[in-house]
Amino acid sequence: MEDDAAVKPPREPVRSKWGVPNTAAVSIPHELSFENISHRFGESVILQDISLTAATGTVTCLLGPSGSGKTTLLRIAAGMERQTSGRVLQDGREIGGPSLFMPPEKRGIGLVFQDYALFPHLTICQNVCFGLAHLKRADRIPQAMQTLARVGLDDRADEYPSTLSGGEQQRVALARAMAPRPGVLLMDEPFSGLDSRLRDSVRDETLGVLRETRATSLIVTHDPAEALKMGDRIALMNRGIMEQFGTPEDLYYRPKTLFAAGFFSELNLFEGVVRGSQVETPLGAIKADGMREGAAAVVAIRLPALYFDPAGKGATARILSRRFLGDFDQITVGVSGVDVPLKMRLRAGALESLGIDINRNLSIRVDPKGCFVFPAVETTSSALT
Ligand SMILES: Nc1ncnc2c1ncn2[C@@H]1O[C@H](COP(=O)(O)OP(=O)(O)OP(=O)(O)O)[C@@H](O)[C@H]1O
Repeated sequence: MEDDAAVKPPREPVRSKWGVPNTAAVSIPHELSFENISHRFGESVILQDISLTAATGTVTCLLGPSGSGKTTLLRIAAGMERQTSGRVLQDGREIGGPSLFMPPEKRGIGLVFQDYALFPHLTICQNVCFGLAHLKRADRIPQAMQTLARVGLDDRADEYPSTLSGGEQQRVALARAMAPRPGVLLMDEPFSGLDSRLRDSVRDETLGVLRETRATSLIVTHDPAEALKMGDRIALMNRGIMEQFGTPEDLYYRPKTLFAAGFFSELNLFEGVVRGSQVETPLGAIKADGMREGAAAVVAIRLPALYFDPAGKGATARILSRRFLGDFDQITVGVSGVDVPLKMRLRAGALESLGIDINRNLSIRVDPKGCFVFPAVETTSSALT
């Protein structure tokens, strides 16, 4: 045996699915705050009094339906749009407001757009070098290649964007944004151009890179499942207003408004009046703690919260239809005293395994954990879109 064969080779760096060595440099993350941000385009009010803080090194998702103002808020954070009033702060210092307005290139912010916005006439490496103009020429390529290795594309560095798949282009866009090691990363619907299977894996790997680099990240999405999966915090927007800001668990289990409850899952709705701290519904009384006696209320019941009660102690319901939806079945039931059929969600094949047929009468009950009561002043239509 040769002498040097006995010497242990250096350990390979741990590589992720993208071939990302977990050795890359880390950003110095910043806290990013919005303080009473309002914005108008002409006469239209687009954002109203938005305040939130994206804590250092965390991922915050800006979630909401189309037109709710998510992208505008992101553009304001980047300095690409100047808000009508309010301030943007980094680590407590104003970077966009009445006394100081830093241009985008001075904010130390990385940007990833929905369409990736890669330069088609530049190679992958040149695209990533584009954000490194502040470095000496000799330092640009090594840093670009290190970041490309992190997203598993260092072996494609000399190719042009058109030769890459959508998922690979997204990874180049991420590498370009990360290469200057920004303290804050802003991403606008970064996965929406990908098909659903690819989206899951690119999203997981992106989250891995964000965790590894610890950049404070703000991600715009209209997909509640994506926000629940990625966000340390979620800011739920609706028509320019922030409905709720909190952890994924806060928003899902403790929605403050009917809109928030309805954004994360379909609901069955009942109208009623608070009497003795509860609201009577055809499915029984639902607790309405903290609500004013006599107030008009809306009771919202998540689909999985309805279940069949073999003991027959619930409301009588007739099964009207069943739709197979993959992992679960959606069941509609008619309940006396309720005008519209109610929807339930059961494990796929649950009816067959219980020996239950369509058109059979059964007893259904409600799990209180999936029920919420809100003041009736909110409109129900916007909650269910
Ligand atoms: N430059 C502009 N001039 C006038 N109105 C604008 C401008 N940019 C955006 N808007 C309007 O502001 C509102 C909010 O738009 P914004 O793009 O911020 O919403 P969003 O929540 O990101 O929507 P989406 O998910 O569809 O991208 C929309 O009604 C939009 O038409």
